[in-house]
Amino acid sequence: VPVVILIVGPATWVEKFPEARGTRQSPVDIVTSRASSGGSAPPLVWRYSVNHPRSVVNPGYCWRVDENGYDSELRGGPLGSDVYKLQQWHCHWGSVNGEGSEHTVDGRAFSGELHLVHWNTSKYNSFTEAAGQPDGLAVLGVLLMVGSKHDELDKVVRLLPYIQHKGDKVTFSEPLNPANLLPKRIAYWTYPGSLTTPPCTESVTWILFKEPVQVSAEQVRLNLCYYVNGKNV
Ligand SMILES: NS(=O)(=O)c1ccc(-n2ccn(-c3ccc(F)cc3F)c2=O)cc1
Ligand SMILES: [Zn+2]
Repeated sequence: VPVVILIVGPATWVEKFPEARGTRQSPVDIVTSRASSGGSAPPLVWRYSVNHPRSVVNPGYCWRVDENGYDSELRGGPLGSDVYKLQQWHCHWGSVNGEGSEHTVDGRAFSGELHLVHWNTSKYNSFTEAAGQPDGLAVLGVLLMVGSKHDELDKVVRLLPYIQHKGDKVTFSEPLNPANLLPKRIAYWTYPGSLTTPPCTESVTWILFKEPVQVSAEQVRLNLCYYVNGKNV
């Protein structure tokens, strides 16, 4: 019986998204021995709005929190003199524990990875415009490992039962500070890369924190569970 192999993963993305064939595609494996030291880069600085309504959406993979245009700022580090604004943040989980992150460090994967997606408001007028420019986006990446429960993240995880299907959305106004999603030590690796999923546009300055953040096994299970139901893996 002829075996039909249906390839739906990254290997087919190049057909519809030519950017995926590019020279600065993400994610990558961070080979720590080959990373150069930060030299005299200025400190990375961020400020986020806490008390505004946010929406949690099931985009068909994992979940995404939209910042709904409220003010925020990310500047410094590798971002030159431009100021970036938080547009949305979302997560990537694996189908089994211990292999959900997109980036790997010396070949090691983590249980999940949080992405805070910012766009360059100094040079562009909208997220859509910035998303197509080489210096348009900056994404803070946070590696997630199983450990103690993450209280800030739990404000989203506890809403997942209400967005079990693609397209579902729930709005909440509980105060939440995205800065609390970041690790205590803010050492990071940075490199010019791309969106890790279609349209794979090469418009992202990646800033991946070295220190993983802990989430509980139950929080991973909940994500996997709704990730499976929501994305219908
Ligand atoms: N995982 S990640 O690299 O952080 C990542 C991967 C893909 C996206 N993404 C997918 C579609 N878009 C998008 C949505 C609206 C738009 F106007 C332009 C876009 F590129 C987007 O930003 C956003 C972030
Ligand atoms: Zn992402």
